[in-house]
Amino acid sequence: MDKPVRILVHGASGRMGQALLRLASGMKDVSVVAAVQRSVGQRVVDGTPHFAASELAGTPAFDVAVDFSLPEGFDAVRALCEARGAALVSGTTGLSDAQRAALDAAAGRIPVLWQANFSVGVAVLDELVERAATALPGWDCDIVESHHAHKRDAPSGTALALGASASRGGATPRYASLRAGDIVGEHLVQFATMGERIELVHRAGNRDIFAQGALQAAIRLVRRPPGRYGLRQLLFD
Ligand SMILES: NC(=O)C1=CN([C@@H]2O[C@H](COP(=O)(O)OP(=O)(O)OC[C@H]3O[C@@H](n4cnc5c(N)ncnc54)[C@H](OP(=O)(O)O)[C@@H]3O)[C@@H](O)[C@H]2O)C=CC1
Ligand SMILES: O=C(O)C1=N[C@H](C(=O)O)C[C@H](O)C1
Repeated sequence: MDKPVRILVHGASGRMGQALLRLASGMKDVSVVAAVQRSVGQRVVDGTPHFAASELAGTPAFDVAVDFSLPEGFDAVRALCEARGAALVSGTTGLSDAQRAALDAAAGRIPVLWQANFSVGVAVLDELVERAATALPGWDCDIVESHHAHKRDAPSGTALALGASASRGGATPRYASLRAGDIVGEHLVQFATMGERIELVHRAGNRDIFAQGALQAAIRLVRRPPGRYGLRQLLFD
């Protein structure tokens, strides 16, 4: 059997980070060698070494970083992956144009996967939205996203990605965002004209769907040469 893929989890104390650590602990083909968050309490939790963001340079060797943090933490983990020649899987949303350009540049040196949404269902929804927009010229296109009250960025990364797909199909999407309670993530794409309406909806029931997608993608990404990859390409091609 191949050695387990060595993973650095960045944003380990967060909602996504906790799901990643829990799922990874039950997988034989991955080993979390470092868990990084902004500030660290316990140094070792369930056998996994924890590091503060300021200690990134002192983390052990890893094959791939899986980053679900915040835009202010993103540059450091991207730079670390480039310096170490490690792959980068990131789901952090709200990145600036400069951060997106830096990701493109990094892909010249390391394998990179950034995805606004790691669920398989949203990947399919994305394709449906482009097809619907292409087939429905002149229809109004509205994207409504709902998330938990703690989410900072709006519109969500997923809404913007769905909007880009709608635009490729010729639509001009409008966005609305709701922040309420503990909603994991819901995206509604509505196409409307006089007398009729189509609604395409995805509802996330838990965060494991994102964490599972990110971990499976990470296992596959480490075998690839430097470049920019997509979730569907890694999971299904
Ligand atoms: N692509 C996808 O499928 C998904 C993407 N997301 C995105 O993932 C990101 C994280 O979401 P969520 O887990 O809910 O967020 P949380 O706020 O729960 O967690 C954020 C994590 O990032 C850490 N962090 C914050 N600032 C820094 C920094 N400067 N350096 C290093 N680490 C830092 C926090 O550490 P500390 O606790 O010490 O502050 C914490 O561990 C968001 O951008 C969200 O939109 C979320 C779900 C799915
Ligand atoms: O912050 C979240 O929670 C989520 N963020 C992602 C986004 O911005 O689209 C993905 C998912 O909807 C959950």
